[in-house]
Amino acid sequence: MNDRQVLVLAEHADGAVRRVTGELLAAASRLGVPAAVVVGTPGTAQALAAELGALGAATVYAVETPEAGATLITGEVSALQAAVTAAGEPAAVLVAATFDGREIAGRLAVRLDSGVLTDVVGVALEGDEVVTTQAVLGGSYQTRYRVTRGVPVVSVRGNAIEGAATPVAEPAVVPLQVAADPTAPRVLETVPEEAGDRPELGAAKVVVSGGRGVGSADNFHVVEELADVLGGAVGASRAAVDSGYYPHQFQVGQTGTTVSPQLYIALGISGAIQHRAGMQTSKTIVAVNKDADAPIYEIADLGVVGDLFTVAPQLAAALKARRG
Ligand SMILES: Cc1cc2nc3c(=O)[nH]c(=O)nc-3n(C[C@H](O)[C@H](O)[C@H](O)COP(=O)(O)OP(=O)(O)OC[C@H]3O[C@@H](n4cnc5c(N)ncnc54)[C@H](O)[C@@H]3O)c2cc1C
Repeated sequence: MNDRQVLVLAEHADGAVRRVTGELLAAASRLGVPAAVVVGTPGTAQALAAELGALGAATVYAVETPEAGATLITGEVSALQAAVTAAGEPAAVLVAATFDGREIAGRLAVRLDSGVLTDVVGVALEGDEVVTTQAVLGGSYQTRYRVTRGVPVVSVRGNAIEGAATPVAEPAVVPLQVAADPTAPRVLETVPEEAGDRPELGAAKVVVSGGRGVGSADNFHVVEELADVLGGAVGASRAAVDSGYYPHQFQVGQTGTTVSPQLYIALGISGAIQHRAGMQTSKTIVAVNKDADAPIYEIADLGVVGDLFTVAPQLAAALKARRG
């Protein structure tokens, strides 16, 4: 077991730690001693310390300023850079493979002159080296990588890491001073997208996605209803997004969000390689398509050849009936 620290950028919102942070701390525990890095306004790290300890963080680095949130991305990059210095030589830095996380990972690796490993689905320690597993070329291959230089900066796909780190009763909270970067672009106003009651797409355990086969924005309620019965998130193919059926932030795939839920249901999606790239590591894939030769069936665990407007409502009704 490596006794070096492994830094995890803690994602938090509304006073609570996001689930993906627990997954990152679990991954960190396989590589060394987990340490969380919290970026926020004064008091944030102390308020989250017990929760982060329960998820396995032995140390909580606190980078706090009343200005937190006034810059996008660069605050987190500077915070992680300071934590790397404070930790001595950490075994790795882990961030979530979200839109933000990927950007942070890339920028941090440049600042540290380190290698970056993106969209990782597994981590292991081999000797003293961090080795990651990635699903590449649309998920057709699983490959293993290590960096050849510096502290590995790793972005980890949500839902990819199972298990949990050993809880720590009272993690040490270590404040870090990070000078504000006067050149960083400043945010004038932040307008969060309406999230609604559904789980966040990148972290959801169940995702129900609709493609061009859904046919219109009005028809997308069929996808939403099935997602709601399953307590899942709604996704969309790029063709559905480009056709204006569903907003862009719900696009799954190479140029959208990468998802790895327990269950992925594809309704009216052909299964192009760029779509697969964002969902192929889902644990169970169910496809509904009226074309029996659609490529999505090559990766589906269960395929239903039929009209989604018949199958999806029937499935939703059956699930509701089963729950009484
Ligand atoms: C650089 C690049 C990046 C890209 N990035 C992405 C990305 O991030 N995500 C992404 O999704 N795509 C991406 N694409 C686009 C991708 O190549 C495909 O064009 C897209 O995924 C197709 O979407 P689709 O399956 O919904 O549509 P189509 O390929 O048109 O498939 C629609 C499917 O619906 C079925 N169908 C029609 N009616 C019904 C019905 N009533 N019931 C059941 N089935 C029905 C049809 O049989 C068909 O298989 C990218 C492409 C490029 C070049």
